[in-house]
Amino acid sequence: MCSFTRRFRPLRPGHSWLAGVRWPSPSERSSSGGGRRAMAGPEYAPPWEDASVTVAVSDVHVRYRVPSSDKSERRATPLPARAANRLLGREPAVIVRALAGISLVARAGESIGVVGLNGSGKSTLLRIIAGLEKPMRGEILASSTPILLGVNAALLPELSGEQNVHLGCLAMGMSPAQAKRAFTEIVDLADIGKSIYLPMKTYSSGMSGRLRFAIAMAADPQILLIDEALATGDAAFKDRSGQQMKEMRSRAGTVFLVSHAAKTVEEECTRALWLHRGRLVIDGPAFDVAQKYRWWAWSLAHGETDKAAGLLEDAFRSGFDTEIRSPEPPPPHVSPRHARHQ
Ligand SMILES: Nc1ncnc2c1ncn2[C@@H]1O[C@H](COP(=O)(O)OP(=O)(O)OP(=O)(O)O)[C@@H](O)[C@H]1O
Repeated sequence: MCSFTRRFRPLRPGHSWLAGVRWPSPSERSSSGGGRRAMAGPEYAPPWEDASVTVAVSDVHVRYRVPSSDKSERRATPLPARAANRLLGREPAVIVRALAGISLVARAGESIGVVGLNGSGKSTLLRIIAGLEKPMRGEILASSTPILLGVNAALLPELSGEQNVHLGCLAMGMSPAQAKRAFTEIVDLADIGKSIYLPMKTYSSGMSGRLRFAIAMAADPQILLIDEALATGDAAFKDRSGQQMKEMRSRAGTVFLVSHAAKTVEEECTRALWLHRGRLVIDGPAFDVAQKYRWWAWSLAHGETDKAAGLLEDAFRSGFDTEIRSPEPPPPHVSPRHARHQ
């Protein structure tokens, strides 16, 4: 049984959370007339109890209130709301639904690609899994602290790569002695030569991506979230980082990889999620999802909007909802009446 921590509330000790992961049975699949989400092939038909689950995202919704200068939006706002905005000195705003009811379960040894158009919610999903943002509704559970490796990971541009390696290691929870020991390994993986001693603001985006990746790998995270960071590396680095990810997976880690390149997802991942306007279109084997996504994106880019709409609808229909239930805690033990001594 694996021990889970609830991201925002500690899980009750001894609570068998894994029994709460529910997938549709084959009969439900055939009778449901087509839902969406998981393309449950044989490898995605998990048992009810599965100690390999590392992340569970349950019906997560994220909305942002964003100031808007759009006059038509302003006119569409009801009068009382407009008056309240004026009174409170608030800018007129629109609500952006970044994630609209996402549920998924990730397992040890999986490398999960996340594809979708700009603004579809990919980065928001990773930030939510990393615990950097709290969802408006829904819940995220993780078996250990996920490490988010993003293009904007908090390294300090004024400091040298060497100093950032030290700070990054400490930030990931290593002791100063562990950080010192990890240094050589990080420098070897990043392979940026003497530039490690120069300020990071002088690095190319590829060099800084390599260093970020190497720092994150040094923590040997069980759950690694990568947001486009590999896109900036050259071919040699992509090979090496791909190898590192494979090794991590073989040590039973879970990788989430956001990428615009369906080909990268196909090559690097075992499974993929396709997001569209904050919704999960499909979740399944990387090759299948990447193919569907690529065909849809190609149709869209070539102005074949009707065909693209049909492909999107088909993709939505071809999966099934993942439902995650946290079981109720067992009732407090009460001795049955008849067992009491008179
Ligand atoms: N901090 C924020 N404040 C307001 N709106 C936000 C914020 N972060 C994201 N959004 C909005 O949420 C939606 C999803 O954004 P997100 O960055 O997750 O998309 P994405 O799929 O990662 O996009 P891209 O491929 O361009 O990186 C977008 O409409 C975006 O404008």
